[in-house]
Amino acid sequence: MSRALDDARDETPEAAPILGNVPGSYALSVFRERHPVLIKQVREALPYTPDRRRALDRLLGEVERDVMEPLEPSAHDGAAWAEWGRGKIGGRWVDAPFLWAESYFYRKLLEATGYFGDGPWRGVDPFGPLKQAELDGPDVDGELAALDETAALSPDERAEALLLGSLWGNRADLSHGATGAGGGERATGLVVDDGPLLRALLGDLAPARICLVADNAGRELLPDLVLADHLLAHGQAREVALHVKPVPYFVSDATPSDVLACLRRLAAAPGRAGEAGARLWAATEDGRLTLRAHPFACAPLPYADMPDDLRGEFAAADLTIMKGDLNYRRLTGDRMWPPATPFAAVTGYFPGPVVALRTLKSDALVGVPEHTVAELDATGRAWRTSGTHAMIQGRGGPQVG
Ligand SMILES: O=P(O)(O)OC[C@@]1(O)O[C@H](CO)[C@@H](O)[C@@H]1O
Repeated sequence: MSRALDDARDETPEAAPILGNVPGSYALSVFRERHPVLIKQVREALPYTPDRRRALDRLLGEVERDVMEPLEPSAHDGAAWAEWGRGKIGGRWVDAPFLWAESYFYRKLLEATGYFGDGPWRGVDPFGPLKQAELDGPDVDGELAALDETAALSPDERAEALLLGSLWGNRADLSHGATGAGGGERATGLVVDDGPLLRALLGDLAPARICLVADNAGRELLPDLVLADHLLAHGQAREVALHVKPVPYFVSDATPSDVLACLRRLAAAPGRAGEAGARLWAATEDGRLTLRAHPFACAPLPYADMPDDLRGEFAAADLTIMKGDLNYRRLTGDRMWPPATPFAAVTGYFPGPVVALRTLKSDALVGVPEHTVAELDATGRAWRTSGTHAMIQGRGGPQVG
């Protein structure tokens, strides 16, 4: 790590967390608009029984009154949440750090649907119908068929196309569907393009052990899997550890069942998608593609607070690729950093090279020069939150300077 970077880190005081209590802020709109709509969508997606419907109505009341009530005393993880929520539970959703309060909302939603209960709703993914409809839908057919077009590309062009497919796949986010947000055009350029760094890392470290920290299921996970196949098939990776959420979270976040559904979808597809599916199936069977679902993946905390065993897993990888907006928020602490704050200074705690592939769907932002922010602000578009803009942003480790 360079001297300049050490200095930048020393001179980088911690910024304040992003909160929902700022009038006109994106975070406030999530609590006021998105969460009530989501509860209603979940309530209608399955024939929930009267007890579950009452619980969902109670949660809607909590959201509308803006008070965070504690979990049921019987909650299996009640002690952890009581500890994480000290000084927050009982207060307003919008006054707690955005990352924390949003996580708590999804935990409470799972409680309301009976996901952790002893009854018949135990283990039933409340977002399952939405995810299934997406996976079965015509958009996925088209996106899988489009893989055949990569046959005509040069190897470098194909590698780039698959990387960009995974990056822009992050735009497909069923939670944004809750309020119809994020439908705008894609920006042509990237807000930050550390693609050359990523290519250099993949070249220098090959065949690397890669942690791919997935984000959304379905239309994002499919291109992520295709990218993983490409890295394995072309000798850039000797192993890909795919990290997903242990339980349904943030609507469309991928769980192990979602990975299996995508593998089956790929394997059943015609053409190049099916070939990738068959290779991934075999890679799973022989341990080159592994699946991880660490409990910390659903904790309301930034990666800086990760437990030692997870830190060890990232440290043992040659490279970690972090997908999506939520992982970016957790990587950078979900704070109001001055946007020009160096990414490497904010993520210096991370044990190894890390590259984020993200479309911008919240205010978290680092490593963007002030003039770029000013130019984008001048467009008058919601470029930081609408998913129209994307970034590849990373840092190497000591071995690549
Ligand atoms: O991680 P993803 O899927 O790219 O994005 C998730 C996300 O956009 O959904 C939330 C709104 O519910 C945002 O605050 C959050 O960052």
